[in-house]
Amino acid sequence: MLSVKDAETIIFNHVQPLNQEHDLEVVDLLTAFHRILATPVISSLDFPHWDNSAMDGFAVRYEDVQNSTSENPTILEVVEEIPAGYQPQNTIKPGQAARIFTGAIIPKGADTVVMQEKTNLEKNWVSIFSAPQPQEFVRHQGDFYQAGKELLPAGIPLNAAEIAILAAAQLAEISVFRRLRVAIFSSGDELVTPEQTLKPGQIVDSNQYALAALVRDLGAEVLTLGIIKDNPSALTETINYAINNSDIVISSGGVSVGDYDYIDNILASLGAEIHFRAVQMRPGKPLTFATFPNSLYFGLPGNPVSALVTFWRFVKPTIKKLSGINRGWESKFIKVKSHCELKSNGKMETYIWGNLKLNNGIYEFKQTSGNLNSGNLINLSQTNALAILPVGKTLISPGEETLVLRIG
Ligand SMILES: Nc1nc2c(c(=O)[nH]1)N[C@H]1C(S)=C(S)[C@@H](COP(=O)(O)OP(=O)(O)OC[C@H]3O[C@@H](n4cnc5c(N)ncnc54)[C@H](O)[C@@H]3O)O[C@H]1N2
Ligand code: MOO
Ligand SMILES: [Mg+2]
Repeated sequence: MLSVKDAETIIFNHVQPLNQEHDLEVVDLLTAFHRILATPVISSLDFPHWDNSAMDGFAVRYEDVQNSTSENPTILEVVEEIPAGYQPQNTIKPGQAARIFTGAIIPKGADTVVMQEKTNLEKNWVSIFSAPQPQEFVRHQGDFYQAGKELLPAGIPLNAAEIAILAAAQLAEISVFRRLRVAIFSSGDELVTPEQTLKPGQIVDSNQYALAALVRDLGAEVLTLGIIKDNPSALTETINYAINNSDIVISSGGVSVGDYDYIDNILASLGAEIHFRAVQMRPGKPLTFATFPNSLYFGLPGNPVSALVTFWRFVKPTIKKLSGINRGWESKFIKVKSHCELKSNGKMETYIWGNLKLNNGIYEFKQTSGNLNSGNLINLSQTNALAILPVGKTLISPGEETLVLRIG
């Protein structure tokens, strides 16, 4: 059976990220949060824009004050006051200083700032009680960034820091990648909506809501197509619509070997390239991945935990890569200590849901309580990680290290 690693490689090789020319949208600074920058940003401004003071104090000539001590202070004439936001009017000559405030432009002639705690001002004469370092408390023009260089690269998510940088560079209109469109539907005659009365044998379609939440959390637009009966023509119609109206289609259910598991045959009849139909993992073995010319198709297994585990393991990084993020879209696994015994039959790569908890500053993984069954949605609540036992590993003992994938 196909290993998880090989399945992942096949999927990621088929992900063609959004295009820098065709998939753009312009947004403003207040709507840019969590969008993906589509083109590199270059500013025509230096940062800082001019030499400015890092302290409230006095702008001086270093030469004048280099020998100052509390016993033998240097006394300078204050010829100007420069609040932040004002242009200095004078050049500081030997024996002179300017009163200056944090962020204000350093006047010509001055090269150093003495913080006001080291001074005493009387009328327009300031006494300097200690020698500063040359150029102390001066933030020089271009120290942080020089105009014309790349300020932000394409393909990064815009978080608070990047939005602040764009604002500071006066870039109020930002080219970001359009949001991905992800179609989701559930398949099964037994499924009803949360509003419908349950008849014997029926079960509520919970997958659609969980998957919609996860997709939305990744910044994509969700197109929910509802519950589709185990009926080949209804499924064909829905899948045909979905592949023509979205970048990614996610279905759950109907991908195993049962008589009513139609998804794979329908994908084939619609001309999909089916890359695999099963992966050596538990939960999540009956996972179908297929491609159409303009969309990717994930046929997730119907069991609620299987649907979510396969989403976290494969669909989440796919959405990130496709949406234009060019670094760090891959799943990140971390090594932590296991707090308890973790067991597997050793035949499948096994995903165990539970919690990462801090114990004296060190993360430990604890398996959730209750039955680890892929149909048991209940004990997934408030879990935040999946421990992974590779094929061949049947036991991880308490205190032993395990790899985990964060899910929350
Ligand atoms: N003979 C075999 N039978 C099964 C195998 C196998 O290898 N050989 N694999 C099992 C595994 S593992 C899984 S996982 C399931 C996957 O089945 P399907 O993807 O075909 O899903 P369904 O048969 O439609 O449903 C399975 C299960 O999940 C419930 N379900 C389905 N959709 C939803 C939904 N939207 N929300 C909540 N629950 C849902 C459904 O009622 C079933 O209980 O196949 C095993 N069988
Ligand atoms: O693998 Mo199924 O996905 O365990 O229940
Ligand atoms: Mg089935």
